[in-house]
Amino acid sequence: MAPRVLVSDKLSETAVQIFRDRGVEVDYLPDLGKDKDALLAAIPNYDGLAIRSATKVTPKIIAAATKLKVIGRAGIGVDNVDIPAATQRGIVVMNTPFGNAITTAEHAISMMMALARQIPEANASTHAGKWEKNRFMGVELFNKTLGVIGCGNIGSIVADRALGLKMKVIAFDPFLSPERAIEIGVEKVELDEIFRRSDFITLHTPLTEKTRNIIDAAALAKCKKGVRIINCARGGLVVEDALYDALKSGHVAGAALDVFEVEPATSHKLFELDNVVATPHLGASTGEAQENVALQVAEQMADYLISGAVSNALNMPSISADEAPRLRPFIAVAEKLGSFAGQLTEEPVTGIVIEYAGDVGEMNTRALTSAALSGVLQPMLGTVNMVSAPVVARERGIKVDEVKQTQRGAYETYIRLTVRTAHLERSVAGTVFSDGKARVIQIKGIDMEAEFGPHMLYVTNEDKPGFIGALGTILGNAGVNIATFNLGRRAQGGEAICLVSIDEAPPAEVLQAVARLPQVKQAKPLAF
Ligand SMILES: NC(=O)C1=CN([C@@H]2O[C@H](COP(=O)(O)OP(=O)(O)OC[C@H]3O[C@@H](n4cnc5c(N)ncnc54)[C@H](O)[C@@H]3O)[C@@H](O)[C@H]2O)C=CC1
Ligand SMILES: O=C(O)CCC(=O)C(=O)O
Repeated sequence: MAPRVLVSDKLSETAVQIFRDRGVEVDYLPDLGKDKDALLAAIPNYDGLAIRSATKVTPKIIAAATKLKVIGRAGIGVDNVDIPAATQRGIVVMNTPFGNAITTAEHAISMMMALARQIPEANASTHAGKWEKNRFMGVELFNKTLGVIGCGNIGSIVADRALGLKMKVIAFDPFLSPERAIEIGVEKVELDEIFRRSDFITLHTPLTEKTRNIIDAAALAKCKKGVRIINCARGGLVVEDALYDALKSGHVAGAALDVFEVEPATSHKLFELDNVVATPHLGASTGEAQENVALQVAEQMADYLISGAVSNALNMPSISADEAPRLRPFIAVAEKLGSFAGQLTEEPVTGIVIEYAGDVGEMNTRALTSAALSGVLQPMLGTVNMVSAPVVARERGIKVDEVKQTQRGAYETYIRLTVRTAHLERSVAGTVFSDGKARVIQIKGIDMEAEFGPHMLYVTNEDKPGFIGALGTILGNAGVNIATFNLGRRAQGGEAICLVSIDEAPPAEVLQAVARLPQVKQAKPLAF
């Protein structure tokens, strides 16, 4: 029986045609995604779901999607899809990186210009028959400083266009290497400098736990009086109440918003203000971008449904059916080791070395390396996947080396991942045990044997008496249950590492209390 796909958001008809040409049955119901109950009732009938941003793929929808094999997002951001829930149900989630990047960057530039010259207000006034020549006094962009927060695909295109307008462009992006910054022509700065120096600030990051509320009241207070803010990335990056207050007080001269904390944003106090330009999430809305993403999503979904080939999946490696069973647990180790190192790294990564010892070196190490890179980049980039990770790493000037060697030491086969930054080098090794589970076997050259847990606490400390008891007491007093507890040390009384698997994410006060213990050098939460 032919696979059946539901297109539940407005998508170019190109997608429908491609599905049909490839032998996939397709129902094009572009308004269905907005009606949660109708979607819930329909979803059990489909093998594939093609969406844009209006359809919210919640755990409830996923639970009802008993046949669903693939969700295809015709666009970049996948924050409208519950990826962990989809993964748990074995549903592949794909996106189409790059296809709408130019269009979205052009929208951000349009919004900046509209803001600088109050074009929407002036247009409305002129249409109303007024001729308010003295009411609308603009600002030039020439020689002004544009602060770009998030300098990936879209941010770097925005920077390029702004440089063409003879603006000075400064960028904050922890993953932007100095070499890439020079190549793009931007000055790489810290976030506070963006706030302090920018005349215009434009956001181009995904919405992650690190970027949520990145522009809040404190950030706005650091900005120059008269700053203008443009957000064509995601609602939730800017705290809307704080922005409203700063616009009212005149500290912020204007804001141009394509995205909102709650969408559709049909009524909002920000809409009361003349100095707010708003569009209804139109960043990707050009014929060109929509053709690109529709074509790509339909090809990718049809490939998967017909032949099992996977590309641009956010939650699954690209591997053939034959090698899958043996490779999958090592893919999981590689990704977890990468994620371990990525979560601990707070400055630009310059190099990654992945060492394959023993049998694992005979496997599809390209897929394993992609998984490891995706693990390192995920904590920062959110939407990076195994397919895009090598390209993203290359674009960011990260040197990637694969080393294969015969087995040495106590384990038959293992993977060691080393991440280098300008100031430090951190390595972590792991393997798969006969139970199929991934284990960490070494951190920074210190041996240990720990399972990965969903929530972990990583502590570096001095090997001195009293530490374990004090740590246990802090966790116990806070009601945080310990699942597993692992220790390793370089030498008696020397550098030590403690890796604790706990049943929930550690509250901030617990982390602070652990960090204050006299033996502790560093305490970080990890999530897998
Ligand atoms: N308005 C619209 O219609 C559209 C909005 N978007 C949004 O734009 C976002 C960016 O898209 P791309 O440029 O393609 O993604 P990208 O992954 O190429 O770039 C995102 C950049 O943000 C950086 N970043 C991550 N965490 C950061 C942090 N804490 N501070 C500063 N920078 C950080 C990353 O290092 C990366 O370079 C998407 O995630 C999506 O949410 C994308 C397309 C259309
Ligand atoms: O599909 C759309 O119109 C929105 C695009 C978007 O936000 C994205 O690609 O992340």
